[in-house]
Amino acid sequence: MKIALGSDHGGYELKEYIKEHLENKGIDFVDYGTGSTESVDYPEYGYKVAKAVKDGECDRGIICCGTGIGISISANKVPGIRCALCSDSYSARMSREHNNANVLALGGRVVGKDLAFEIVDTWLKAEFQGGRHERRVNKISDIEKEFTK
Ligand SMILES: O=C[C@H](O)[C@H](O)[C@H](O)COP(=O)(O)O
Repeated sequence: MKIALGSDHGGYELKEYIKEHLENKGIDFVDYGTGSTESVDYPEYGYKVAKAVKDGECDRGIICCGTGIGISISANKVPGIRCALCSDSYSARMSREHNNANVLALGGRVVGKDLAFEIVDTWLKAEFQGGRHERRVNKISDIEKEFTK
């Protein structure tokens, strides 16, 4: 599995920790920036990661900004992207099992490093359950289709 990583300055430090964490676990990733704590605009990085997942360059994405809110909203504008902003492991697992989330967003100013690692590990391990959840996820796609005609 290859992970697309991205953040703004508010999520930069957490992204770097997550990079190291993925490296230690032998998980492949591509870092789409940003590359420092210098102030940047989160939509650019949410877009880059979402596009990498959408285009199949990466299997899933993990993105961080200060709260995780702005970058998740941005990623969710890309059709086919289901980005879940999570601050706990239960939501992270559910976002995979029920919502088939293909991007995880975290707030660098919200969750600490250890909790973030727990959330990331849970999210990477969990699988979509399909069944009734597939019908609901398909209805999300239907909403997208209505506005991308
Ligand atoms: O949702 C937006 C993110 O939390 C940003 O990281 C945040 O707005 C950046 O704020 P500032 O420019 O004050 O560092």
